[in-house]
Amino acid sequence: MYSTAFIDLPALDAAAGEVRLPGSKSISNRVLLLAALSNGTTTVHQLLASDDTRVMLDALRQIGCAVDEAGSSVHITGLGGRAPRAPAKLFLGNAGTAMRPLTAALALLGGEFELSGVARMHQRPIGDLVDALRQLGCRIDYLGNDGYPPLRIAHAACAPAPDVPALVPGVPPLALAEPIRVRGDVSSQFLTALLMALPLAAGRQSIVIEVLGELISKPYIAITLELLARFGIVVERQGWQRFTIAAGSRYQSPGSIHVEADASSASYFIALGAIASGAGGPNGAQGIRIAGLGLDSIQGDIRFVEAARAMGAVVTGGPHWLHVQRGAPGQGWPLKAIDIDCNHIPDAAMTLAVMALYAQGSSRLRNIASWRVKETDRIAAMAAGLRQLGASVEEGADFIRITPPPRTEDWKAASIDTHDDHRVAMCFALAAFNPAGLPIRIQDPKCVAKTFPDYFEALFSVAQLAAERIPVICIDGPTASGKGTLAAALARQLGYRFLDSGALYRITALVALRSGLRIDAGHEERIAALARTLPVRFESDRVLLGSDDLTEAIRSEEVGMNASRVSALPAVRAALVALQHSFRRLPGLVADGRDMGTVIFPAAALKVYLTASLACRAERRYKQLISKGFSANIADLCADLQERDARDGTRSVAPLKPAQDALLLDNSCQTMDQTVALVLAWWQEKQFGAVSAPGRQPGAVTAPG
Ligand SMILES: O=C(O)C1=C[C@@H](OP(=O)(O)O)[C@@H](O)[C@H](O)C1
Ligand SMILES: C=C(OP(=O)(O)O)C(=O)O
Repeated sequence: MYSTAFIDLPALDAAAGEVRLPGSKSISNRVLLLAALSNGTTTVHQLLASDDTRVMLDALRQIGCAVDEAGSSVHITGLGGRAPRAPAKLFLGNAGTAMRPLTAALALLGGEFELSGVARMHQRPIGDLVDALRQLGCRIDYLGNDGYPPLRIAHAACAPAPDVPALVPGVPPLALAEPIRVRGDVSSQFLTALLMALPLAAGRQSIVIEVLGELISKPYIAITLELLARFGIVVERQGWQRFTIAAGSRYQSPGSIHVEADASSASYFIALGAIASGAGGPNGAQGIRIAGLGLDSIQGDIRFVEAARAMGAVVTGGPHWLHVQRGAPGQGWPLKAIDIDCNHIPDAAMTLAVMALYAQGSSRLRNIASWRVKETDRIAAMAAGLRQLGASVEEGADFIRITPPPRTEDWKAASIDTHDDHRVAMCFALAAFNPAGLPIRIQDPKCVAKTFPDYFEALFSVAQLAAERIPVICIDGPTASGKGTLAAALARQLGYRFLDSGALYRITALVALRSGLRIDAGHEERIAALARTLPVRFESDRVLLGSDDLTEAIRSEEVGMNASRVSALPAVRAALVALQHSFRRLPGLVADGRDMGTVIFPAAALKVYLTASLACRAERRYKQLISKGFSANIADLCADLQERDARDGTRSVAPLKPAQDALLLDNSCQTMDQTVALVLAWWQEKQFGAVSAPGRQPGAVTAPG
């Protein structure tokens, strides 16, 4: 997962290959709750691992269910008629599928509970559900604003299960004789919550639920009914207005259950297939293949496929797969504008709003009032982001109309505010396929953790961009200038890959010495052969060669001196070129070394030549060595540095010198934080222009000589 403050997506060209999507959020959280209410153990396969399921699992543990996580399977041992452990304070993040159903289930199970979430959850309505539960006789109090979480459930009005006779003394029995009325026009989750919880009270009598107002998001009720059936609960449905839970209902675990891939998450990849040219993927495959989800899915968002087809996508599918390709020019590409009632696909419809950027004409998405009360006001958030990209947008209480930028030059590079809404982040990433070749910044990318923590990794695994267009920032400079620290900090803050090219020379030197090869011209070819096959990885702060962690071993002064010798051997340098190029992958690379900007990535978008006075560098190196437990002395270090500068600067191949177009940065008088901030500002300016870039620090830069 990208936990950076933002992620910059370079303009992307094409996409092809297969993605395996995480499990459905809606199915996962329903199955977890139903398993918790059942007898015995249910094994849930391919459970979604994300923020929304994490809060549900934690809550179930707190109320006394045994939860055993084993890889992608989870074993839940349900309460099966036992009272839940209480009192308990449950934190449910921003998961509507946890907050609403748990409120109903706990209100009926009995005990004292406090249910809260993130600030936005406390602005998401729950009043209609609480009203319905109060009608039944449940006692629920609002702890903040009326109609919204946080709330307190005081006690149950009925026995926890049909065969447990004890009623809470002094508490009236549930009022089950009359139909239970619940509004259905704000969120379908209120009805889902009642449908999943009321079988607890349907031991001796059937229970009728009546929906007031037009029910929205109906396909989610269909998921609820389907999963209730798998847990042995039969509900008779009359239209979308009246639901009868049969008397004698009892949750029966199916033993094990598989969770389909998430159809809402699939919408981003269906859209990707529809808008990206599908240049050959692995083995020449065309288009995007989505594994784990088929056209027969029980999730309503599978009907996003119909909307994508109407816009021009070519979608085929089987029981557990989908395949999407861009339509032929003039037929499916550019996309066709669409005017569609999206009430049945409220989540996936956000993806249509971004697809509309690639359509000819204006698209209108209607009947989406619920967008206003989800993770953020989604109509406002989508309108703002689309406008930033250059689209014209009209918005109303329950619709959005999008007209794409009229000409390629009307697109704008934008920094999208995601408002802690996973879907805003995920769908705006698709704007990276803009015809203007502009980068897109997605702020706070970790918000995707709500339902799809590795979304960006999945996107990069199929997105394609010619290697020479993948952004590279080169940080070159002499030993102990701080370039390694700077480059690593930049890579961390940008979420870019990191190449410590010096480490490649150090590793080569170490491996050569360990193989008994002296480092001199006589052994050049043999050392080069070794260098060609190094399985090097940089992970977090570690330098790995295969499974060997060489982080510490390569930092000794002795290895450093030998690395300098090895790097003077032309055949070794040539052998390491392809390896260095292989680090250039999405979303970008920060390369640290001595010839990154001059030789390895001569067309890099930003080159920084970092230096500092000899005294500064000697002192930094001294502190670095001492802190790692090596002995050192400043005078010797000064002499070593001078010797190494001379050798690096005068070697015949790729001598250390600034590239013609490098920005020179002397950081003798700067802290590392200042240096990092300055280079980040330069990078922002390169990508998004000077207007939004933080100010330069005067005097820190000199033009390359
Ligand atoms: O029941 C569910 O799993 C869901 C129902 C929908 O909410 P609304 O019914 O509030 O539209 C949907 O937006 C949400 O992501 C999941
Ligand atoms: C509306 C959403 O979530 P929730 O389940 O919290 O309602 C969503 O995932 O788009």
